[in-house]
Amino acid sequence: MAELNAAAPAARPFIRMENVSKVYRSGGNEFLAVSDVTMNVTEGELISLVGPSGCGKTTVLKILADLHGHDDGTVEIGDPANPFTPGRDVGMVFQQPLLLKWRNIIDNILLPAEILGLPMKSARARAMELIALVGLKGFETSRPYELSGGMQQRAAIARALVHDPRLVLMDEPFGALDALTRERMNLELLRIWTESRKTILFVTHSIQEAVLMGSHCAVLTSGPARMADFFPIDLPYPRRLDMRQSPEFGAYSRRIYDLLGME
Ligand SMILES: Nc1ncnc2c1ncn2[C@@H]1O[C@H](COP(=O)(O)OP(=O)(O)OP(=O)(O)O)[C@@H](O)[C@H]1O
Repeated sequence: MAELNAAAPAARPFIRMENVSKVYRSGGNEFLAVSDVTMNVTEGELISLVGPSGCGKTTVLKILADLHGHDDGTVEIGDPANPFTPGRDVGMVFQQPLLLKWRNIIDNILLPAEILGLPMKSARARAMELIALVGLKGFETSRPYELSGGMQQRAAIARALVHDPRLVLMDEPFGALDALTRERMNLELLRIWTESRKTILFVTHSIQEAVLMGSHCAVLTSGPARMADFFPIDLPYPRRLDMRQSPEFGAYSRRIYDLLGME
C-alpha cells in the first residue's frame, strides 16, 4: 500500500511550450513573427498575453489552435490518456463578436455545437445554462442588433463555451468596447472563468487589464518579436477594480512597462 504521506507527483502542465518560434514566409521573404515562447500552463489558469501591436500575440493563439504550425521548439497540449483535439477542444473569442445577424442569440450560441454535430437537445440545455452564466437570460430569441456591444460579446463568450472546450483563446475580446463596459466585462469574465474553471489565454494591449485578469502573465516584445517573460500574478481572487491602486498591482505593472522598454 502506498504511504499516505508520500509526496504527490507534480501535475503535468496542460500546455507545454518550449522555445517556440514562428516565421512567416512569402515571396522569398522571411518574417520572424514570434520567438522564445516558453510557458507551462496548468489546467484552469487564465493567462494574459500582453505586448505591443505586431509582437506575435495572435500568432501564439493560432499555434495553440493548430491553425498553423510553428518552426522551432515544441508545443504539447493535454496528454496521451486524454488527447487534445483542437477542432473539438478550442473555443475562440475575437475582438468583434461576429454573430450571424439572421440568427437569434441562442441559435448563434449553438453554432459550434451544430458544426461539431453534437446532440442538439443537450447542447440547447447547455446553451441555456451559458446564457444565464453570461447574464443574457431573457434575450434568447433576440437578434444580435437588439443587443449592446457588451451583450453581444457576452453571447460570443457563451458561443465559445457551448461545446465545452478545454481551452478558450480570446484575442482582445474587449478591445472594441467603451472603457466602462470594458471594465465591467473584465469583472464578468473573471466571474465566468471562476465558475467554468476553463483554461483561458487572453490577449490584450492593456497592461492594467493583463495584471487585473491573469493568474499568470506572458509579456511579448517586438524588435525582435519574442516572449520576454512569463510570471505568476499573485494578487488575491476575487479581483476587484480598486486593486489597481495597490502597491502590488503597481509593481506588476512596472515590471511589464520595464520589459516593454516604457518608462
Ligand atoms: N499570414 C501572415 N503572413 C505574413 N506575416 C504575418 C502573417 N500573420 C501575421 N504576420 C505578421 O507577423 C507579425 C505578428 O502578427 P500577430 O498578428 O501575431 O501580432 P499581434 O501581436 O497579435 O498584433 P496585434 O496586437 O496588432 O493584433 C506582424 O508583424 C504581422 O504583420
